[in-house]
Amino acid sequence: MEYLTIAVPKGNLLDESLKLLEYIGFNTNQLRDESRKLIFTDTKAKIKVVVTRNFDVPVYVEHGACDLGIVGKDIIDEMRPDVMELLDLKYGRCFLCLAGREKNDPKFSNNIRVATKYPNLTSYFLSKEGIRARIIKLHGNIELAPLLGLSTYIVDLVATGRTLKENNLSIIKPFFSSSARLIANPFSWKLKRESMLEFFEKARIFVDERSR
Ligand SMILES: Nc1ncnc2c1ncn2[C@@H]1O[C@H](COP(=O)(O)OP(=O)(O)OP(=O)(O)O)[C@@H](O)[C@H]1O
Ligand SMILES: O=P(O)(O)OC[C@H]1O[C@H](OP(=O)(O)OP(=O)(O)O)[C@H](O)[C@@H]1O
Repeated sequence: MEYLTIAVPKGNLLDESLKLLEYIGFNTNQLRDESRKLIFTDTKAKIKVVVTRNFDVPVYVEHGACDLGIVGKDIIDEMRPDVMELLDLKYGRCFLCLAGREKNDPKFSNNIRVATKYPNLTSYFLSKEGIRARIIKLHGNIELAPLLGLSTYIVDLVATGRTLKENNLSIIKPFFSSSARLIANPFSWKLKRESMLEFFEKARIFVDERSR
């Protein structure tokens, strides 16, 4: 059988993704070292693992540089890549929320600015709510923006709520619920049918066993 290449994101989804890969038969020891390597190969499992930035995962999969990827639903809906969404992996659960310092209703404020990593989902949400705002795109630590007066509100991910709380911010409205998804390149799905199905089936059992 041919090799499968899977893009796995650094950060919040990495630990659980390594558990999934281990279950599928990939030896993750090489990934757990302090190595600077970017591609990890298991010749027995016939799997190559590429560790990338979260937002880059769909890019590698859409272009066929990777057959499979693991990425948050938030990123799929923000980027709308041309990939197949195969499976909800049920970890990396969080919500996209409108949050801020003030408890005022943003609908009744003028000239508000909303900082976010998710301009498309934010713009869709704000227009549905009838809120007129300027969106400011940032790449990380979104919670800083209202603290420094860069924006009035933010749209960011919330899991435990700890980051908001420690920065004196509160949720105004949660509007999108996310978890990690297994995605595939549509051509790889057809061309590497046998190994793709085997990977998918093992991943499905991994999810089922953990949700019991
Ligand atoms: N606190 C959290 N708890 C659980 N899942 C989370 C949490 N924060 C984010 N996620 C999920 O994990 C994904 C990766 O988030 P993470 O914060 O690790 O990466 P990032 O910093 O946004 O990515 P990049 O490195 O590309 O900027 C998110 O897209 C989301 O689906
Ligand atoms: O509700 P909590 O449990 O506090 O989690 C929410 C935080 O987690 C994510 O950031 P992360 O810590 O991954 O860093 P980032 O801002 O660099 O993405 C997210 O962007 C929030 O800041």
